[in-house]
Amino acid sequence: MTGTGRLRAVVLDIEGTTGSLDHVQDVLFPYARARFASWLAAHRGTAQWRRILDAVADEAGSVQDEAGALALLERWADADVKTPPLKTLQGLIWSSGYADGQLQGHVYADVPPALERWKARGVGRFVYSSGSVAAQRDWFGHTEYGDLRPLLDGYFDLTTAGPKTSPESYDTIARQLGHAPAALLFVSDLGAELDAAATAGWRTAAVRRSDDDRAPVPGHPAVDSLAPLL
Ligand SMILES: CSCCC(=O)C(=O)COP(=O)(O)O
Ligand SMILES: [Mg+2]
Repeated sequence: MTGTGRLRAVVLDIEGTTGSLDHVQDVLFPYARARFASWLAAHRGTAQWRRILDAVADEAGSVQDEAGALALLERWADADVKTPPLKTLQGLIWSSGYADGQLQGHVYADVPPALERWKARGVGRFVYSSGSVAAQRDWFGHTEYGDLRPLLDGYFDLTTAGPKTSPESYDTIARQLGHAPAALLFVSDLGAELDAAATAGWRTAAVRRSDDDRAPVPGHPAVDSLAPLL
């Protein structure tokens, strides 16, 4: 972590940072992908269904019927495109899985104590993920350590902050939090996200978990858990 002066808030990524990359890729994503068609059919004509089709049309630049929307959503899922309609639909599908106990949010063991420590020190605790805010809340609400939402102050996603690789998204979050960028720490596993945060003047920490064999992220202070932070 670089920077001096009082740290006001920590903003955490999910996949590859607070939770396992493999769990998101091998459990969550396939769970949703297998249910796109049945979800659209079961919700046909509802306000939620309309919002998904409208969001797909916005993203695609052309009106889509349900079959066209389904094809695009499946294509985006297969390419792991971080696009709002896909993220919204995944979150809606996961919510049933959490509710009936089929899904659990994977959180590394060092996360709850880090959140407790920062809370005790008066440091704000926020999440910024490509997953929808609803999906983030479900993830942290259903972990093996219990409901961690009381330890979190707020959530940002693609629709509320913008793309994670754009410096402007970090400007938006800093404005919403009411703190100078240099008083904020972004923690993520992806270099492009950390570069964007650093360009916006934030402190950064690059996470590479011991069960994650991707190359380390260059150019940012490196940690393998949240324990060394603060
Ligand atoms: C529980 S949120 C699911 C995470 C997700 O959908 C995703 O695309 C991962 O993005 P992140 O920004 O958390 O790396
Ligand atoms: Mg990530």
